[in-house]
Amino acid sequence: MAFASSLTPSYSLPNLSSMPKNSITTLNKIYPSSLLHRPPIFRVCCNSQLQGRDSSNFNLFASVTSADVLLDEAVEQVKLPKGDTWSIHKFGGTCVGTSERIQNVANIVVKDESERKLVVVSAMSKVTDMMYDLIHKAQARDDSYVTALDTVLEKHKSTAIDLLKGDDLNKFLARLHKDINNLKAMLRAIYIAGHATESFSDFVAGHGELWSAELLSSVIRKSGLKCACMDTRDVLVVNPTSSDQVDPDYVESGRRLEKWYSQNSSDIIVATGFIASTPENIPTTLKRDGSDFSAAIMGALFQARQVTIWTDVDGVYSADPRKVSEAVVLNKLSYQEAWEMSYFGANVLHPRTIIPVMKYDIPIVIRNIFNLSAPGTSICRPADFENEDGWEFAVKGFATIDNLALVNVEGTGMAGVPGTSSAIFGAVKDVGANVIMISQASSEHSVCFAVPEKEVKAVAAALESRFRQALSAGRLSQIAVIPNCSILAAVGQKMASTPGVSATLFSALAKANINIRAIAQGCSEYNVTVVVKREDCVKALRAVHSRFYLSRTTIAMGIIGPGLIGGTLLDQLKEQAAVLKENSNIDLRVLGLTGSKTMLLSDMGVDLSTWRDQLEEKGEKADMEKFVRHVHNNHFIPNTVIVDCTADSSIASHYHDWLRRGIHVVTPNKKANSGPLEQYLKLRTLQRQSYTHYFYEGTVGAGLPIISTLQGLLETGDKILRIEGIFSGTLSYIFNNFKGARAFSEVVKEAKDAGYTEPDPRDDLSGTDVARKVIILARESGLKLELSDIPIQSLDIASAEEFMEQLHKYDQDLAKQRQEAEATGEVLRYVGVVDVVNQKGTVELRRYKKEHPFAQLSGSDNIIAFSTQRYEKQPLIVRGPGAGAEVTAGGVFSDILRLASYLGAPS
Ligand SMILES: NC(=O)C1=CN([C@@H]2O[C@H](COP(=O)(O)OP(=O)(O)OC[C@H]3O[C@@H](n4cnc5c(N)ncnc54)[C@H](OP(=O)(O)O)[C@@H]3O)[C@@H](O)[C@H]2O)C=CC1
Ligand SMILES: N[C@@H](CC=O)C(=O)O
Ligand code: NA
Repeated sequence: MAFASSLTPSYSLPNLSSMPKNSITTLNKIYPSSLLHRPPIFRVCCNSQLQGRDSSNFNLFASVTSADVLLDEAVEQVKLPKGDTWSIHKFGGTCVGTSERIQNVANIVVKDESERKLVVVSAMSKVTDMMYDLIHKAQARDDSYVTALDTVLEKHKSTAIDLLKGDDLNKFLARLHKDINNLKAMLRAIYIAGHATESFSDFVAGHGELWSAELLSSVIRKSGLKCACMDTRDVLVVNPTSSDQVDPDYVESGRRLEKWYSQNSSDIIVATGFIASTPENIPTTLKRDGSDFSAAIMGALFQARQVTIWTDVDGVYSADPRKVSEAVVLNKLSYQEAWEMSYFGANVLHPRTIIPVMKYDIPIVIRNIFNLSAPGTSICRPADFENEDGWEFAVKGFATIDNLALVNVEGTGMAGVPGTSSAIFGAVKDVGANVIMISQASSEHSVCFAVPEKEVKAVAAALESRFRQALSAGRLSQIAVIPNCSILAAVGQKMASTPGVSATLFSALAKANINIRAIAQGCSEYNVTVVVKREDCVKALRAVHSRFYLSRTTIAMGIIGPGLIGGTLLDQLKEQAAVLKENSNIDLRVLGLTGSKTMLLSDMGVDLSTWRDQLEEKGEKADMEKFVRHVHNNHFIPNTVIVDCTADSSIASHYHDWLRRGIHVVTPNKKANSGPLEQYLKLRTLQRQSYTHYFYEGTVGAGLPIISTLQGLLETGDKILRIEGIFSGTLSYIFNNFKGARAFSEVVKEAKDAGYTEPDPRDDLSGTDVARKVIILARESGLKLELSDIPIQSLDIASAEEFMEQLHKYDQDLAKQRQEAEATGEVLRYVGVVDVVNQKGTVELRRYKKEHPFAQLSGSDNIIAFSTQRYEKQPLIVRGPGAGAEVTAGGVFSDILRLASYLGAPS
């Protein structure tokens, strides 16, 4: 099995034997026991999970595992009111960016009903950058640092004036002025020296947190509550390990916290985020995402009930909402899932932030300060949501990484040769490239891996040079580079134990016609990774996201022919769209509609209440290729259907190409299925071989279930003997109403006005329309007939209009035929027959006794009798209106919903 990992050898894996005695027990607390059954594999898992684009994570992780023991010790030693009583909040810079926002934060803290609260606060937004800018200016001997410092002073002064009064205000301003004077002196020293050490910079920068913490605690005190303000440099002790990493000294921090608390005991504490001290009491910071880390460390030391990280988004999304408009906020995530999502660039916490709280199963809740009604995302231990079953809970989110290239090293000489992988990845390491994913089939004939596109040239060159001899000896057949790739990853802790997740994932991709270049499943099994073409990536993301019910089953629709049937369909869609979305998770979006002259395109979906006006006012020149491209290549919607509501053969000739491109086709147009046999067979063969659907119920009997009934009989093994019936709504209407003194031409006009006729009514009256239906059913039953095999009467009239004008010419002849029939107690009926036994089809005007079922019809009724092996003595009969706008559009609509259910909509 392939595995998702980058074994970039520059990482030193922690040595098991040198770890403290109780490390494995400790690891057990961090990782699910299932992972620890095989500790050596677990080590690879850590690597695959944590490194990659952010390769520093692994080292961080390795160091924290040993620090972990010390955290236990610290927690044990610290004598504080602990446990469920404490609730930790962290507010980032934007949360305290203005005086109103600081007041809002104070209100949130006051409203929290926890017995004890510790609030970690960042500097007001932009202040940390302003502070570092002061240092850069001073270092560069740029005098403007003086005015820049004044801006910092003014910002805090005006905020304080807005928020505080009297003694509180005076106290804060006195401190602010004192700090600013000190900073002035320090910056002057930096200006003279032309240099600032890191600790000097950190000391200057940390003032932002000190002021915001002072401000917030004063505002909280205004409401009459006791609130202490903690300068975390007095408490948090860390050892900087690299330019963006620190290791907390938990034991020393615990000791100092205990001492601080004994002198400042309070049920509400506002603490500075981001800043800390070294063991030598030199000011430092917690580096990237430092305030989150401060909150997590405090959460662990206080053994808090919960750590809430306040931010400006509703929580962790199931996919990047900029790419998937239907992405949803996840309710719960396990720590590991949060980790995976953050690796793939989701806006989740940095892994190190999670470690201290995860150790004690303390939930982290991510909430939006600007939307208090949103419950946020809770990152917690998996046991807290273990009862949620089903694969839709197994996958939590999807993420993508772009700008990758695949490298495929292939050759028969690789199988069973130890050291091949080592040689390959050794060469990759030598050029400093970062391997993001590896996949090797167990036949060992090829290894394929993904690297950033910008590194692939060097990687290929290094491999060619390293394997020159093997290539020339033919032991390796190729080192191939596949550029323009992207990774799509599905993340979820329960994927490992839920059968069918991969199948669902892959079938969603297949249905969206997306080709998978490589697959990897991490042995952590928290993610399944596939490599796809870059241009397919967003479409793939949307397809899988939609498939896992994280968004609705969404279908992009292109409607060709907004005439009688197409227009009625659009109106029916308008009426039903909201109900379908709400009740069945089906989201139908008409991205385009086109007639023969004009078309209307929309990115998000045409407003169906005004489509007629829009087509008239905003319609552009019809262009079929552009239309199809727009509807299909929108990248927003995973499925596309084209609904052909014309009667045009040239439109029907596109179906093959559309199906080939993964576009589903639904139509009431009879031209494709009754056109040239060869083209028909090609189309149906493609349909059977692909995952793309072609539905055409409307072609016979309009909305009546004729095609589906026949297919049902055939698929269940019944043998069709004969299909006989009245297939023309128009002719049925005419003969049902051609009575008494009425003229034939008058009744035909009525049928046309009622919307029963074809766009060209000659097709109906000549019997061609019936012949087409006979051909469609005959072919469906396995007969290889051409339309020309069915003799019909041809009419020698130039245009449909002319035909309608000259209809009265037929009055006399038809009146005579009718009278002859009536004289013998019979009626005239136009019938079609599929004689499967004798392999032929016929259409003709026949006489039936008045008692015959075919003589009992009314309106535009069709009646179709299936004689089969199972229904031999009494045929299976389907009867009902077989033409008309509403019933036909309804039949087409029902095919669209059948497609939606094939695509995964709930039944
Ligand atoms: N009426 C009924 O009861 C039933 C009808 N059907 C079938 O439904 C289909 C539609 O019938 P109906 O709605 O009555 O016909 P209409 O004549 O009312 O509508 C046809 C539509 O197709 C458009 N069209 C024609 N040629 C093209 C082309 N080359 N490219 C783009 N658009 C084109 C026309 O646009 P424009 O006006 O711009 O040319 C018009 O909007 C037919 O195939 C018919 O057999 C099936 C069962 C029952
Ligand atoms: N014109 C047709 C419409 C349905 O296919 C008919 O009259 O039956
Ligand atoms: Na039908």
